[in-house]
Amino acid sequence: MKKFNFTKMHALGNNYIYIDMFKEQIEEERLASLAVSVSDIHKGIGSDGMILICPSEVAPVKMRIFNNDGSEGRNCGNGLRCVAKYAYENGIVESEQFAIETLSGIVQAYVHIDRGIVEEVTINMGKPRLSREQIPMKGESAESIVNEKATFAGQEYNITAVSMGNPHVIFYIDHIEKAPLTTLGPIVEKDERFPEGVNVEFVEVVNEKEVHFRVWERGSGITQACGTGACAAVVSSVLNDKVERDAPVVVHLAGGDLTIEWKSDGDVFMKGEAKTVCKGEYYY
Ligand SMILES: N[C@H](CCC[C@H](N)C(=O)O)C(=O)O
Repeated sequence: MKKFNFTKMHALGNNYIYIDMFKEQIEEERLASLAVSVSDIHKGIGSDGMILICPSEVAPVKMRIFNNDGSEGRNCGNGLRCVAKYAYENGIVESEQFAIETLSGIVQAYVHIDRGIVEEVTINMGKPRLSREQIPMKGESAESIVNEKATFAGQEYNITAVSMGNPHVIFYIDHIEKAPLTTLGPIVEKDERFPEGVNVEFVEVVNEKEVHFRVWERGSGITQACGTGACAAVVSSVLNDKVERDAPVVVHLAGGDLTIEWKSDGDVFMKGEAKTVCKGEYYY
């Protein structure tokens, strides 16, 4: 019987099982199935997925994220804030500002400390990727997908697609409580126009500094929050002239609020909480 130590953490309710790979060793071929089993609420620990906190050759720490279906994501905003908290509180880093490597590039983290505990983290998520090829999304035109007509399940919608290193498609609706998460979410997630799948977001614009947001995540389904999705939603809303650029926008997610700002230099900043739930041993 093998075992590893884990830390369960969440950010606005988007919770993952974190494994410190500076201390643990797990075979690469076991990772996808482990992500499924640790996430199982009945036979495992219960989470939206699994995140590895790894050594890196290009940064003090590297994040790898696995959804609860075992698929590996290329970025995770809520995960980054929790990795930053863990790295600072466990002595992997000593500075309050440091780089984190992800599969989609290197980001900068800034931990906000209160009596030795990291309560909030700001991440410079870098620049959104907007070309069709970068999303990726199949289609004729090469340029960005902004307010483009697209039909899903026989109904026509206007969509905007944004990558934050992982793919997102945004639908605007009038009442967030009516977001068709379980009906439209899984259909769009697996639509063949998105060769790598896609995270599906629904946004209700309150005003130029505030939006409501719900998400059906690629590989995990409905979650309480999606950090990269919130960034994509603000970028999309700027591109659609619904919110201000170079100004903090409050995104109200099911699990709480994130403050997102798409600066004129191109970088997207995300600020929000990161929390430790518990620690334990997992046997497999
Ligand atoms: N489901 C996402 C990964 C998790 C992203 C989300 N939890 C976040 O906070 O950004 C994907 O497959 O691209």
